[in-house]
Amino acid sequence: MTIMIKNARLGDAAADVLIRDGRFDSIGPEADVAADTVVDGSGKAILPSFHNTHTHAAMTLLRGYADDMELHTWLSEHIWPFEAGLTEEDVYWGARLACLEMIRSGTTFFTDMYWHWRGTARAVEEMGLRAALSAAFFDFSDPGRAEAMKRQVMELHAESGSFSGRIQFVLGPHAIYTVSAASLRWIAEYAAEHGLRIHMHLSETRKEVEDCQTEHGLRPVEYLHSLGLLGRHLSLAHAVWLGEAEMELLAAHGVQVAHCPVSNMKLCSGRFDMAGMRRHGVPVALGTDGCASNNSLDMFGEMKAASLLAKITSMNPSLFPAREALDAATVAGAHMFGLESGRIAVGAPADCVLVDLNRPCMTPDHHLESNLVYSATGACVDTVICGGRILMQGGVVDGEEEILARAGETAARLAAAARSGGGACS
Ligand SMILES: CSC[C@H]1O[C@@H](n2cnc3c(O)ncnc32)[C@H](O)[C@@H]1O
Ligand SMILES: [Zn+2]
Repeated sequence: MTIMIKNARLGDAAADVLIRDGRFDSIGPEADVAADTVVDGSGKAILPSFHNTHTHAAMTLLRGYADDMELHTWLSEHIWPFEAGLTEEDVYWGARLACLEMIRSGTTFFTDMYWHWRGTARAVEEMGLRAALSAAFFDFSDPGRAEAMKRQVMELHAESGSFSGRIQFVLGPHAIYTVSAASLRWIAEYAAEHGLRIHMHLSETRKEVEDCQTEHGLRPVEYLHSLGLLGRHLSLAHAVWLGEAEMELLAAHGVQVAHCPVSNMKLCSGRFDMAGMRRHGVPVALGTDGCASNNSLDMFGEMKAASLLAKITSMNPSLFPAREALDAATVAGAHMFGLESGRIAVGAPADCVLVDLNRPCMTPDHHLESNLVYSATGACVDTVICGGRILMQGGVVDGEEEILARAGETAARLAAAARSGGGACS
């Protein structure tokens, strides 16, 4: 199976890009090779597709449901009561809506943490994306609940082998304030035994850090270290309230960070210290977080927000320039999950997008990277390819109408149920 992308802009030159069996086969000027499918790349730039390293896909169902408040009130008084009534089918439609939005804005890989793992996995399989899907773990320090969660993790892990290679099974302890020390230790051991990655929220708010110090006499990164969690296999979402010694610990253990600037600003969680992360050498990728706190899955918005936030918090306009933002949104996310994607190179998985250069926001064309980070939006994406399969061409994604209708109905029903008081989610 071959796809030839003719005459696309790659950096400053025009290139013909041949994809064979899901990987880039040749990249260069004027290749005269017959292909099963030919895509006209003229007037379009080819880039690696985005890797969104922290989201809760099915939270598209909660877009705009509860805005303008801080994290802990938002979660306990609004989000968790809504989620209490979710079924696997609801999560499936919410995740399909997320996949649709991600495809439309140029993302082909995402890291997820949510209830009803199977619903998200099914959506990813059908929509043709790649994902690292964390099996969510919450025990609220209840030993009975912890045992049930462990059984669920082992069951899902066994089942995950039956999904395609586009889905990676990951362990997802929610946070240090919702998962006990004993369970975090068990997760560290289970990950080591089975070679699994761990993805969790950490140091998102000042309250989380203060509570950790009061309860354990340690800052959150030190606490994870004491439980044996730090390592190359661990990625942390947010990591906003870190001290210098914590950043040093993360760097020393190869821990990577999923920076979610829009969610951190909207919930007023705190200011990410990009200068500190750079100084200590902590790898930083980007994530949108869920649609209830962003309220979008568009990685163009995340690149711009990350760059502006880095500049204003350090009062250094040269910090986190466009090139670094593009890398953080693509190849850094691929590295975080051991993928070879995130770059346009012979032999790499053919995960890429074509961006329409004939748009007002892409004109004039002084610096392509600058336009992509500071001016473009997901609406400029014309074509999306994942593993050599075309997921969108000319702005058309198969099944879009049905997804919008079904996800809309699902969200309305859940909101009505939440208003009249729902049940518990497991
Ligand atoms: C265990 S499923 C994931 C769980 O996380 C909740 N969530 C969404 N956004 C955040 C955030 O920024 N910090 C902490 N928890 C968050 C989501 O609603 C699910 O309940
Ligand atoms: Zn989150």
